[in-house]
Amino acid sequence: MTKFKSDFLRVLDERGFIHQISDPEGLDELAASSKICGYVGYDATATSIHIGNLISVTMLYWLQETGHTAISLMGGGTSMVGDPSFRDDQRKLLTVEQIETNIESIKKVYGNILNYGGSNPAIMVNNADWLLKLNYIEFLRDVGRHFSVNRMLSFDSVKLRLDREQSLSFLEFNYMIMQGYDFVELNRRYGTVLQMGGSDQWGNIINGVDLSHRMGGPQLYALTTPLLTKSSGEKMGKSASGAVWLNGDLFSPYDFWQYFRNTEDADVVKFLKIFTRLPISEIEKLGALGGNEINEAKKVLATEVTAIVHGRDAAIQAAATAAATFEAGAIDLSLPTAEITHAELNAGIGVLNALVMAGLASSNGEARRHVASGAVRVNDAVIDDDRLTLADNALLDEGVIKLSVGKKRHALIKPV
Ligand SMILES: Nc1ncnc2c1ncn2[C@@H]1O[C@H](COP(=O)(O)OP(=O)(O)OP(=O)(O)O)[C@@H](O)[C@H]1O
Ligand SMILES: N[C@@H](Cc1ccc(O)cc1)C(=O)O
Repeated sequence: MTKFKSDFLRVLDERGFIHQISDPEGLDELAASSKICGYVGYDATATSIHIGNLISVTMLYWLQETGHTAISLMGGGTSMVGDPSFRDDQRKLLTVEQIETNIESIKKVYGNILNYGGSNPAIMVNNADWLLKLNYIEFLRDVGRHFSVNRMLSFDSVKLRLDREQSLSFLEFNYMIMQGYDFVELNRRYGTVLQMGGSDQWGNIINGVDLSHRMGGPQLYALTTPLLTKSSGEKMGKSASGAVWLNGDLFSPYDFWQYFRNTEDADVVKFLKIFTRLPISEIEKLGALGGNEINEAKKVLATEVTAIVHGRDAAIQAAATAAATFEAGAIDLSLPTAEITHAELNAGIGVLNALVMAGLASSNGEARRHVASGAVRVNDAVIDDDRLTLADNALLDEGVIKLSVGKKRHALIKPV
């Protein structure tokens, strides 16, 4: 039984999204009695968001689904500064062009998860629209005077850097003022009263809540989600070969499906609640599956999340590819494929190089370690010689060479 009256907080609570809320009763009352507007901001630090960020996009989904207004904010302005929260070094400064390119690319995925049309449309904004126009002296006098440096220095998000006596530039120190100002500005423009984010965003969000008070504005609310880790302790969102991106050109729908299919047993229910939209009663049934049957729950998890991010067709295709690969042992031509020229293959290509090209290792060193550990197979045969050269005599009838690392990671090399 949850303690909340509003559908929105009840859903978030029963699905395990809530870490901290600034005034739970106040927010619950408001969301139970009126339509509220909430936002989450995303900086343009890469060309895609990853599954760590998907958690907060999913909170926006539930906000919209329970009848409220959801805003996704692209940090075109804040990305010019770089969030120092809980980082022990300064972020690389991005150029305006990089930020614009990243935002164009990042934006694509939100439309698959939130509905920007219909009768209760989600809204997409870019804080470059107001932050880049600010006049320095005017901003310092209107907004800067409400910030206490003493208090800013007390936030955990920057304390780490200060305690270690590592430099925190004045540029970075301004970040929490920018994010605080965004919240107040979104309140003015859209009546936004709620900002959500990962628990590392608490300080930045609370700055906005305080700023609104000090400027005589309305009561605003902060809600953060736990930073999800896998039961192994690894931060959710990273995989052995890097981040698990949501854009299909960086991380294929098949790899995405596989990532969730490989969920550790202890995480299955938690991830079903956070990442899928299945009713809790169904999730409980899946969670009760024991022994080998837990694998069925993992497949449901993988297919449901892939369907949300990449569409149902891509999810079904990924599940079918996996079934053909693991369950029937046949070659499935929709496995991730690296193309090379016939001339390159005729000349012979080293197996380490082939593993890197196929995305099964991030470097020759890593590929060599996979071979040494006996994990690498070429056309399903284990190989132990890392100097092996593959040429056209390795081609299967299907016109491809199949490479595998361990039982679950496969790719094809195809001459074109
Ligand atoms: N595992 C996670 N669980 C919950 N929220 C997350 C997770 N990873 C990232 N987020 C949220 O997404 C926000 C933006 O992600 P950001 O790109 O800064 O994360 P990151 O992957 O930790 O990147 P970096 O390593 O550059 O700090 C984070 O501030 C956090 O609120
Ligand atoms: N600081 C957030 C992004 C963000 C940017 C602007 C905001 O108004 C809100 C959030 C992050 O790093 O993830």
